[in-house]
Amino acid sequence: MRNDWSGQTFPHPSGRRPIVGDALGAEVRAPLQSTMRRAEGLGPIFELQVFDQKFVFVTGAELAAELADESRFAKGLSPALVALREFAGQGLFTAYNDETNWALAHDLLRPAFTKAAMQRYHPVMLAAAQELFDTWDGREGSVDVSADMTKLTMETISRTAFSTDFGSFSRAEPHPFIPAMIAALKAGQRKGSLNAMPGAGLMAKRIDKKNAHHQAYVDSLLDGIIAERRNASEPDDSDLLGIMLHTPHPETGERLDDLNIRHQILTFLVAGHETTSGALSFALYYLSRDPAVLAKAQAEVDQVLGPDRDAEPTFEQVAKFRYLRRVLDEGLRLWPTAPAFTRSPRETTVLSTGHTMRPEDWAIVILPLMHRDPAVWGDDADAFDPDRFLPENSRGRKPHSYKPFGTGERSCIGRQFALHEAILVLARMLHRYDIAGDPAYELQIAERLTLMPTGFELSLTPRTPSVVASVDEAQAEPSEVCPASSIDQSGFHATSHGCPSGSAK
Ligand code: HEM
Repeated sequence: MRNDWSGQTFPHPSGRRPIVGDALGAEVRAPLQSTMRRAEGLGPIFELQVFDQKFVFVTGAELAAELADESRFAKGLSPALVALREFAGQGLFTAYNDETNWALAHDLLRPAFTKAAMQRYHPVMLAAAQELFDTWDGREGSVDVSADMTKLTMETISRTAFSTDFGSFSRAEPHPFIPAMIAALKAGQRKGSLNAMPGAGLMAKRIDKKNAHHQAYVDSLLDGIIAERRNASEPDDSDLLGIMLHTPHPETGERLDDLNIRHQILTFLVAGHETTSGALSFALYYLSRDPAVLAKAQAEVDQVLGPDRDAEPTFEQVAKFRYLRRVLDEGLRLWPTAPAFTRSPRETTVLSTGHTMRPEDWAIVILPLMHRDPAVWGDDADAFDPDRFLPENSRGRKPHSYKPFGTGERSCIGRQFALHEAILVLARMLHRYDIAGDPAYELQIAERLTLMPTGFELSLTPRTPSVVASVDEAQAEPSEVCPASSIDQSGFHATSHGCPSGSAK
């Protein structure tokens, strides 16, 4: 955690003070966005000193690509992730690379993200989306996009991960598990951010005391679900929980213990909902800001789904929404909803900048800055343009310059799940409704572990079949089929032009 880089220093913002270091310029509610502003003019690598804790940040695409080299570097755990271990233990996201539970869970859970598994989740995703549309259809006025997308993605992950319905669309108040989970998560995060401050131990004890009942409720609810499923007469391995309970490791025969299964469920709930909800919300924000982009997206969904606004896409059709995929990719370029990851070297090494980095040192890659490096994305890097991801524009782009799902063996296991869900929801939504945002709205971004637009509302007008039918089909791009050789291991179309290039990993 000390991360002293053998005493080497890096550029830092002006105004550093004794004892507190650079802490005064940080915004507690928006640490990432304030760090992004403070990074200006500091070059591809810089530091912030917060009391005793040194943070080193990488923003340049070339240096980030160097850190993506798996032969030299691996995932590191920043103080925020170490703090999260209080909550998610050795779950996939927060495990150290050498913890045996990581490799075991990774091997066991890979089958839960294959094409065959995703085909099972497809109807669950459709059903959750339909429930959301039913609530919208019975309501007047505008909708709070991030709040509704969060309900939707939470339902989808809880139903697919452990077949539990939180009733998000029928309850006036969220299921008590959800605020308890968020409170427990926040408590862990607060303890993590206090870590470097004098008196942190005492404050951590107070936080623990205040949070104990939330943590106990979350633990007991999940342990109850695990016990019930373990004792069921018919073993059911159709969801993630079933796979974890009933599938031994194919080579060693090992299984996950119940504590680790609880940690994995929490990990999937946390990692699997706000990230996708934010990605959907940013995509909808950009769609609502640009009539030409919106028209093109609606032309595409109309072409694939036809005039019936109730039509649901088949599993195979989801891969045909190429333009929607580019919209999503471009939203995740500007605002990657899991906005940073940490890298450490496997052995002491010298970076291309000349700095020596030892295995105990770590650097945090700030994705929204790396994704706007003009050397890769041009002088208009801040502008939203889905056509950046057209095949002809992606070809030749430097490898490792687009990393919204992380990098290497610790990259996102739920990537295809998230993309399938998000594209399916966007397609159905744009096919069913005309969307209009408030032109006076200025993008505000809330930070938890993830990024999410806040205060962003949309008015939804049902589209009638005649409106759908009258959209100029000429605007839609023809749907193509990828050559079999370009389909990745899991059988998915992995890029916005539908045919995997393999450059994302
Ligand atoms: C748009 C949505 C998503 C984004 C942007 C995203 C992003 C990421 C990133 C950047 C990482 C790497 C973190 C690191 O290196 O520290 C990661 C890891 C992970 N994600 Fe996602 N994610 C998304 C959706 C999901 C979903 C839907 C699930 C589950 C169904 C999921 C489960 C995980 C897990 C378990 C890991 C840890 C993998 C490991 O270390 O083995 N994510 N994600």
